[in-house]
Amino acid sequence: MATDSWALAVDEQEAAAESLSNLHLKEEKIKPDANEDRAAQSLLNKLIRSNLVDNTNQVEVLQRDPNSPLYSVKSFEELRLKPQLLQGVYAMGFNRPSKIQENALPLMLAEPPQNLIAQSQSGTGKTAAFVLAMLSQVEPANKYPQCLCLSPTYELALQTGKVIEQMGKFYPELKLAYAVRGNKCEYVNVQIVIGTPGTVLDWCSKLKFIDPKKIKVFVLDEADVMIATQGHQDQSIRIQRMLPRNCQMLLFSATFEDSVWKFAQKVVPDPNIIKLKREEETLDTIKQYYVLCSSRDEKFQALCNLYGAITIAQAMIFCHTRKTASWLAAELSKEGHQVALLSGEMMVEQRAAVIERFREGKEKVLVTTNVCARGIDVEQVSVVINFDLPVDKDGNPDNETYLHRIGRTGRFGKRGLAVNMVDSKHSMNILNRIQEHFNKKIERLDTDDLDEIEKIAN
Ligand SMILES: Nc1ncnc2c1ncn2[C@@H]1O[C@H](COP(=O)(O)OP(=O)(O)OP(=O)(O)O)[C@@H](O)[C@H]1O
Repeated sequence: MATDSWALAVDEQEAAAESLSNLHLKEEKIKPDANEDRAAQSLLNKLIRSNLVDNTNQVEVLQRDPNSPLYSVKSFEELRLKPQLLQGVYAMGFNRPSKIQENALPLMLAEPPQNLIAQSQSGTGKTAAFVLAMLSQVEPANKYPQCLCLSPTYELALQTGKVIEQMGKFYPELKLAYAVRGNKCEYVNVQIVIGTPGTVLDWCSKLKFIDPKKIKVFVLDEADVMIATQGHQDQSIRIQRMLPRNCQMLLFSATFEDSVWKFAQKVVPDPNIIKLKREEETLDTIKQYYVLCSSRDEKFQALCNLYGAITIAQAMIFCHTRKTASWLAAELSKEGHQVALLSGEMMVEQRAAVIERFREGKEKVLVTTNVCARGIDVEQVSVVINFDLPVDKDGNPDNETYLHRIGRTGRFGKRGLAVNMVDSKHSMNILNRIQEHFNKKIERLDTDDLDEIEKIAN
């Protein structure tokens, strides 16, 4: 499953961060006149701005198609969210819940609180689902940590923190702290802590910033990689053991390998389960292709041929090693292309800055490694290129990483394109095994045929 480089990247890279001050969530008044029409309009504006849909109907159509992961029968009102949260949801431009939100929220908000292990496709709103669960349980008047959320990487912790910040902005007293290495926690009067497992463990045990006995909700985002990566698993379990028996446990991911699933069911008491069938794991909105080459240089040439088409919006290019990523970014720059590079050896604050620039569209192409394969949500990404196919440390296909990588595009109903570079019999074999695993045909693309590329990109 996870490759070595991933395992290294996720934890060691917490190091040397500059202090992030605890975040005071902005005080804003609830506007009583907010209504569903405004919510619908704000969603529409957001989607049109970011080219997520071509017209007013597309997302609505998806949200009413029972086969779509965005389908819902209920409205957010029917999910009985607190008024402040309803305001937060609408302020974010959401008007209807997705399938995972509609199914998971009633379980998570039940009394007494229930545990949940949940799987849903990439980009279908899992983050919003568990953030709403945390915000529903938190008591802002109590000035101590009550919810704990673990993320596998620094970037993801920051991104999830931003969602908590936006969705919780109608709770004036709510504060959030980031437990990421280098961040000196000066306040213990925050209600929610989000961080990476090593630092959260330190805050709970050595530093005692968090009293684990007072935690009501414990979330593991990207739960499968947390369980499958030894260091993370040890730390997460040590944290879990300090929590009270009645603490609610919520595990979320787009992928769960069988062994990981079994392990999760063993460590989570009486869990509710939301699981996808294998054939439901891939999103039909992401079209998958492969390009046949005979060497790394040919792959580079094919990439250059594709460049015009892929930069219509934004693209992420995945390499197996940091070395290849640096080489590729340098070669693309020599060709006059403006690209960003993000890999595990960079300091965490540099990584955060690179992601932020990419999110703002300052660079259209991000060359990276598996460090960015999971969770990162940049709406404009319309193309993912696997310059190297994802393999585990034994050289076998890493199906989970494949799914997470291509899931950086096609988010929340948007169409996406994934292109896989194949340069040997071995990599063709890997690609075939990935096709078989997901029972999904990956079509061949001829990068010399500019007409075809343009047709696909459009
Ligand atoms: N109900 C909703 N209505 C509209 N947009 C939504 C809704 N829920 C989530 N989104 C948006 O969809 C995008 C993807 O959501 P999110 O990042 O939560 O997906 P995810 O399932 O956690 O993805 P991943 O598996 O990659 O971590 C985000 O930009 C989010 O703001």
